[in-house]
Amino acid sequence: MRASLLQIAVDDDESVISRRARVSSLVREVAEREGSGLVVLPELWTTGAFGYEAFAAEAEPLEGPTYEVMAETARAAGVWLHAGSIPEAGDGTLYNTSLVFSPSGELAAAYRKIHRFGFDKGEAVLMGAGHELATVRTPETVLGLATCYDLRFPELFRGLVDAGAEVFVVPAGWPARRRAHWSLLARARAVEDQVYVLACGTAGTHAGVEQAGASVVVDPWGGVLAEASPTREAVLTVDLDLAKVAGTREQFPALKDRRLGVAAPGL
Ligand SMILES: NC(=O)CC(=O)C(=O)O
Repeated sequence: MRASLLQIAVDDDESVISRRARVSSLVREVAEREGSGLVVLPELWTTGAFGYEAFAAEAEPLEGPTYEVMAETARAAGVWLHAGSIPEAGDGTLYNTSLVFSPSGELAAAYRKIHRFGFDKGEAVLMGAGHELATVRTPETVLGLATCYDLRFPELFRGLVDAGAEVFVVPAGWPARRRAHWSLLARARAVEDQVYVLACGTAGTHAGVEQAGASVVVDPWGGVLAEASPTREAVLTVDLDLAKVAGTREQFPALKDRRLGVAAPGL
């Protein structure tokens, strides 16, 4: 399976409408030029992840303008499109919701970010938490969905592995000051779960926060297959040999040694 990650620049000087149109063209251009079967966009790329006060004004219903444009983009390009996430206005609460479309433009999954970032401010207070894991079965594999801060919570990814995921897709708007954590966590999730990790971040500066860039593709042995510029918009295209997931698990069957029933004394 050939996958392309589009590391989008989210600088403040571009409007949501213009960025949406630009990214739609870019997805189609990349899919055609690279022959990708899966294209991945980052977290909150229409608005930028750090302009928290703008989220309420820029939130859309699930089937709002970004949904419509991205569904049509997936259909026109004939690709599986992980369209990153949008600020979703749903049932009186905002959610950070990722959308995945099939090559016919059907919604394959909507995943509401489970772990909200910011401790007692920002996303953590402005947005609601998702409660359900999400996977997408394609003809080649099973994708497991997570978003940005979720990357710090290994139990979420174990849940995805138990649900059959072989490729974790993690859109993010990660800040540059914690870039070292980003790459390390992406590799850690790949090694411990013996999967591919496609971690697609943003570039540029949004709401005063310099973005980490450095989108990365990691193989099931923890090897970095490709890594993007830390500062610029970029396209990363990789061929995933999906047999390597089962191969790695057979060669080094650590997942079989899990001890799920073990508790601390007194519990
Ligand atoms: N922005 C996020 O969701 C996560 C983040 O910044 C982190 O360091 O974790």
